[in-house]
Amino acid sequence: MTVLRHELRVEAMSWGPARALATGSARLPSPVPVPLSDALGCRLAAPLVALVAVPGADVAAMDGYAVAGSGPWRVAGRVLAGGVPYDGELCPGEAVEIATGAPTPVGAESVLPYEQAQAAPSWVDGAAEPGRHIRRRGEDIAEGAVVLGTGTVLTPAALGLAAALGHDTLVVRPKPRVTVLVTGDEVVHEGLPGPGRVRDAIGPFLPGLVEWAGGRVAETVRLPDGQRPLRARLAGPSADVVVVCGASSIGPADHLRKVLGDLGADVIVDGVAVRPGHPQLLARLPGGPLVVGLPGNPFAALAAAVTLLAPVLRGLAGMPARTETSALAGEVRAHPRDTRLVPVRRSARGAVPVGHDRPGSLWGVALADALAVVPPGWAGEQVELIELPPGG
Ligand SMILES: Nc1nc2c(c(=O)[nH]1)N[C@H]1C(S)=C(S)[C@@H](COP(=O)(O)OP(=O)(O)OC[C@H]3O[C@@H](n4cnc5c(N)ncnc54)[C@H](O)[C@@H]3O)O[C@H]1N2
Ligand code: MOO
Repeated sequence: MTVLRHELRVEAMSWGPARALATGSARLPSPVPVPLSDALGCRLAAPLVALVAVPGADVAAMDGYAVAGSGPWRVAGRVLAGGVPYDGELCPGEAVEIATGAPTPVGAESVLPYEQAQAAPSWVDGAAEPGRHIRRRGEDIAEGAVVLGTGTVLTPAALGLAAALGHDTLVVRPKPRVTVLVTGDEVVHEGLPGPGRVRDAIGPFLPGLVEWAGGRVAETVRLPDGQRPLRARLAGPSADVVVVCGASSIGPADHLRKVLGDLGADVIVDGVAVRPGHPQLLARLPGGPLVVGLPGNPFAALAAAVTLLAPVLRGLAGMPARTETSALAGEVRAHPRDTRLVPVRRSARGAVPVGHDRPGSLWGVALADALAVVPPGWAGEQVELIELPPGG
């Protein structure tokens, strides 16, 4: 009889140290200039400085008449936003019809809105208030002002602000790019899974989770089981991080460790003492990209993504870790050796376990808004909460 020898599993690393190693393995990429259209969600790598003043000139804040001195005023011309500015100085007793945003003529003391004006064809009168309805150059933002500091996350509003201040590109920490490899001959990607088949439930959740952790999925590739396709993919040109879904355990179709060994990868974490999700892995390929191996069971994959992938991406994106603690309001049994990640919903009385938390099912995490981190031997103390990525 042939006795089959199975690879000996190394002792899984504790959850906290594994996450610390994941964070530490991230090498902050050099800042790069990117067009505004690609900068949403990135972090500024240099302060955002006003290249121009806002407003850029003294401009009308209302549609009406720019006036000098007291009324009635002779209407000497008309200025529209984007049109030709008034040529010359406004003398006392003169007015220029003006549109909101148009530069006020030299000598203008206020703008009389249409609503307060009694106008004849070439004369206008009304109760103008000195200084009113003119926005002075630099009144909102002075040229050269630092408006956002290094590290600010670029929101839609920040991009609009940058554009208003004259920027076409911004120097940012680029979002780490992620390639997702979904392995498994039994995995199908649309429709109803037939006998012996299972729908890919990991590929669909990774883009949102990666975005939440500061990265961007550049491509998702489906790979058949087998060492060769996996090796070819990992040996080729690569994103900053490659996520391999499935193939992380020690079964006959679980080739990740062997392939990483063949490629001379440096294995940083091999197995984490966490339930679910213990067969997970972090390695660095010789060229520098990191590989994160996620288990095939979908909730285990999500737990592993939160454990190793998220800290790696946050580290690469220069994003600080978020921490939150809470009481647990509900029945939870600690594992004797492993950290448990328990789907919960936060409430006024603490985090309430939602159940449905088997490794093969995402039902519990889909009901939850956070994962409670229950350490081995836990005896009812406050626990760390990891907020799950929100929708939208
Ligand atoms: N002898 C041992 N066997 C297993 C161990 C172990 O320690 N010793 N660990 C178990 C645990 S825990 C997990 S989790 C799985 C991890 O296995 P793999 O990462 O190698 O993944 P597969 O074997 O390919 O698949 C496991 C399971 O998940 C389904 N699957 C795979 N990919 C997907 C996907 N994209 N979407 C949905 N479901 C997927 C697959 O059909 C299997 O049912 O290993 C255990 N075994
Ligand atoms: O990672 Mo497995 O059960 O812990 O699904």
